[in-house]
Amino acid sequence: MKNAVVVAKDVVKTFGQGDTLITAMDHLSLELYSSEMTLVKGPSGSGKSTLISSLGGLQRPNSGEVHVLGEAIWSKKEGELDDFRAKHCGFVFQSMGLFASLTAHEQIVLPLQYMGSDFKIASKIADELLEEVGLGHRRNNRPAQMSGGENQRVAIARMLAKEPKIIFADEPTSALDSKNGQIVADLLHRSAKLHDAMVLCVTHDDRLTGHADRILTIEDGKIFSDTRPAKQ
Ligand SMILES: Nc1ncnc2c1ncn2[C@@H]1O[C@H](COP(=O)(O)OP(=O)(O)OP(=O)(O)O)[C@@H](O)[C@H]1O
Repeated sequence: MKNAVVVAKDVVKTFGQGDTLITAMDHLSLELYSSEMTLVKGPSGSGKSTLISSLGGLQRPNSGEVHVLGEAIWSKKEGELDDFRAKHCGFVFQSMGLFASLTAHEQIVLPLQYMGSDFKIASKIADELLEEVGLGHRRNNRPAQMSGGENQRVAIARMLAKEPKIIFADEPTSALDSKNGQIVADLLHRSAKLHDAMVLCVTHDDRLTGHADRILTIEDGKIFSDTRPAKQ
């Protein structure tokens, strides 16, 4: 078995206190591997989003350890954690905050330039990624000129541009129609396989099940089941 790229050990996250105490993650331990797309399922309020935010360095757990690419992320100082996340982690959320004034091409080029890329190289990467997500013909369109599904694909292309080895997605297809939902599911799966990424994806969407290497179900902040569906 390969080494795990994300390791959570005995992680606890609570909200509130006394009568209103909620245990969103209850001594949860987990190992996640590169080149795999793992789905997280479970009832509303079971702790799925909290899992992503604790493993992704967005929300500090009360106790336990989280190692990402061998580094104990919650032992880092805030600025270091921000840098680590920016360098290695990609996030896909339902609303992705594209800039209204930028074209699809610019949405990808500008962050790459900000991270130090030369314009010509950034522009070539942006064009290749827009092709990969099926939007080469939309490179000069702004968000208002595209559908929700197309904008979601631009956001995924932007996320993939920095070649993250760790990708967290929270309900990435829930607002999409069937065709766009399939495209996004396929893109996340391909990112795991082609770019050797670890993809952890929270979803209620059964369309994603066929793309999964592994399926976790969470109940009451604990892992209830952990299965690997047989490949067709
Ligand atoms: N910031 C917060 N403050 C207080 N309680 C919170 C907060 N965030 C989450 N919770 C609570 O923690 C529990 C787990 O929430 P979480 O969002 O992780 O669940 P989920 O499985 O992602 O739910 P859903 O499927 O509805 O998105 C819930 O009971 C929720 O109400």
